[in-house]
Amino acid sequence: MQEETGDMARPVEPGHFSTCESRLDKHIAGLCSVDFPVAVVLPAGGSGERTGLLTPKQFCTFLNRPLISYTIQTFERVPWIQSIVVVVAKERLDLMMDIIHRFHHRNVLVVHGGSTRHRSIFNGVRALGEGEDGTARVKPKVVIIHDAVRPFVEEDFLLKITMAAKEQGAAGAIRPLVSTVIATTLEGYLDHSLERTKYRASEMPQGFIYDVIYQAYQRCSESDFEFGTECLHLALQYCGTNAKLIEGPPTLWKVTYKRDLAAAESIVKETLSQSACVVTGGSAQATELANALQRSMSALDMEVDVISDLIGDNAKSLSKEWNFIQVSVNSSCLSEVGKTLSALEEADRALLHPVVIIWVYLNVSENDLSGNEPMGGEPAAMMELATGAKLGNILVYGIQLHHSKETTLWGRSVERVAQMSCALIRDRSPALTGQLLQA
Ligand SMILES: Nc1ccn([C@@H]2O[C@H](COP(=O)(O)OP(=O)(O)OP(=O)(O)O)[C@@H](O)[C@H]2O)c(=O)n1
Ligand SMILES: O=C(CO)[C@H](O)[C@H](O)COP(=O)(O)O
Repeated sequence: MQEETGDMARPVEPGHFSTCESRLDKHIAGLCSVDFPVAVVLPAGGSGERTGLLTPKQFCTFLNRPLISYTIQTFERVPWIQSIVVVVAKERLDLMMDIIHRFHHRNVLVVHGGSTRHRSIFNGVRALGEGEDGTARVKPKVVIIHDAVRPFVEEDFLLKITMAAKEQGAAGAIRPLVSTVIATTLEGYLDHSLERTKYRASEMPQGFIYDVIYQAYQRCSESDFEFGTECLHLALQYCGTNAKLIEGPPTLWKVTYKRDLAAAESIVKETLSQSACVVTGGSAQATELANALQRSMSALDMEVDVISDLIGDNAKSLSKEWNFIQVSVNSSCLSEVGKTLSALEEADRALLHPVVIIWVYLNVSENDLSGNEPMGGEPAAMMELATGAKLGNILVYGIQLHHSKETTLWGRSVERVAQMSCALIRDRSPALTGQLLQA
């Protein structure tokens, strides 16, 4: 059973966030040296027993998106990868198609998995060369195999694996061993231990010349299909192809246990929390506060841009993976937050990741020295706006601060807003949306 999304024969369209500009830039920079067809097979047909969860780990969701979608997005962003095959268990086919449609993935071919990882991978590899009815497809020169549960892999590393696979016939990622490997006796005693520096952990991605991996699978035994764990080994044993091994970054690790899902979520949150755009509305006091926030947040490792609005040239900020801080002075300016919200919704910015908007309300009124003056109907309106926004994956928080003429007090308030903003952006807690916090 195969289900296609998009036209597999056509050159791949860029993924949701990859822009034509970045593809062009890479060609100009000479980085896109891949002038042969490359495809990827993502085995996702396992049940994830070791997580102890009912849902297979590739379908577990964090930040409102299943893990498999993050992995697909990673490959969609690579302009020289022409097609993506995802292999899933028969009973998960509808779920997979739903994910593909919901997150606008394109050029993905979904194939039924097998009872073991090797059987699933072979189904994916075979589907690249022939259709369900046996009709021939244009085979890629190189096929990358990558576990669907390893969401973080950079384009430059994929390029290294792909080029080495083209040269050598096979290539794979390795990492230093974390623990020493020992052999045990049947009775559970130490038999011998391996010299750790001589061995490496085999990770993914791996790349193969298509015919090498296809023939290796055609020639390998039932026992290989049933118990084997290493594609590179099949290429060596059945095609005499010695794989080139390349040390990869630690982020190539595989989600295996439940705690790995939390680790993956925190890596995604970290990457989403690098930058923020402060929108001032143009008033002098808002701009002064925005500039002070920029200084304080930069010291907290966040890149901050200050702009007056989101129109004209400034609208470019909407397409970046930024978070937004809307500064309002005195007057009831929730409508400004509403405008930012609408602009983000229109740009479909929250399709793949939750976006944060922080409304910073600066109260400068003289008669509010206590800092306790209620803000009329604002908290209720704010909660209502945030509740609606959350449905669209946009997280709206509020921070209120009071202006002080006393420099030290004012500095401390700004510092608190900066720290709270960074924390809200990094935590992305859905439970805190709609709250108007006091700085
Ligand atoms: N019959 C199988 C078994 C595994 N896989 C895929 O191979 C990758 C790596 O395998 P592993 O981490 O072992 O996944 P599971 O088999 O799902 O996990 P577990 O061993 O804990 O059950 C995963 O993306 C998994 O979905 C597959 O496509 N088909
Ligand atoms: O990285 C590997 C291969 O080369 C592993 O063998 C692969 O990820 C399979 O995982 P598991 O052992 O969990 O089935």
